[in-house]
Amino acid sequence: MTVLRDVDLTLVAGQITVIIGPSGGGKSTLVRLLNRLEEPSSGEILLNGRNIRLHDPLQLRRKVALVAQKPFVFNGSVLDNLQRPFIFQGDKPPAAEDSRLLELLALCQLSAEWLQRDARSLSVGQQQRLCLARSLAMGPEVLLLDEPTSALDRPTVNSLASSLRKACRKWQLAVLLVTHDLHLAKTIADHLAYLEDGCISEQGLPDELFARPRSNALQCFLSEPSKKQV
Ligand SMILES: Nc1ncnc2c1ncn2[C@@H]1O[C@H](COP(=O)(O)OP(=O)(O)OP(=O)(O)O)[C@@H](O)[C@H]1O
Repeated sequence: MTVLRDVDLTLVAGQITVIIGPSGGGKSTLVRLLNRLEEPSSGEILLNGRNIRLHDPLQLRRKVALVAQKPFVFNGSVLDNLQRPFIFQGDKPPAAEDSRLLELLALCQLSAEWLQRDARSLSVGQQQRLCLARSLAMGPEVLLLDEPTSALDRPTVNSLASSLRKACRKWQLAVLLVTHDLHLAKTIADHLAYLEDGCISEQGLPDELFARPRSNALQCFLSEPSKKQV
């Protein structure tokens, strides 16, 4: 079964690319292809000009980090969770006072007072920000986010979005965000792409796509009342 075809997309360092589109269109499959959780049957995916097939999947996933829809936290404290990427990379884990750790906490709006708390006792929104901080601790070049805000209320979405924007600019990350939240898409995207039925049929500046969708399909998608209002 062909899920994606004719997909031509470039992620740029320091920019957030957002993918929107109907359910079943292939958004998650596209994300999974980018860090080799799936393999393409044809076509090429390049990281800095080099085919990702030439990268070991585990090494690749340090450079291309994924934050999934459902936050996944490891057993143990918030600090344990944040130390994991360092241990995984063979580095000395940072202590609670380490400036790298404190910077990550501040960026992801996590309180340093929570470091000794059981990570599973955090709210979903806090766990989502912890997952973002843990992914950032890997020092990725590309950050993939597959509907990370679907379970969150508007203030929490706004705070995650602000963390994401700061991290993207500060560390020159190439970010790919999949969302059904059109308000988020419009406010956070530097580049917006509409993926339907396995094809990216329209892409460009968010204001242009929202103001002048070329196809009826995108026009209908943007105006559907069930979507979060812009
Ligand atoms: N492991 C799989 N095996 C077979 N078909 C799959 C598999 N994963 C996804 N598909 C199919 O690929 C298509 C795209 O699915 P995908 O999950 O990528 O869509 P999506 O745009 O992310 O949807 P949603 O917005 O509902 O999460 C669907 O038709 C789905 O049934």
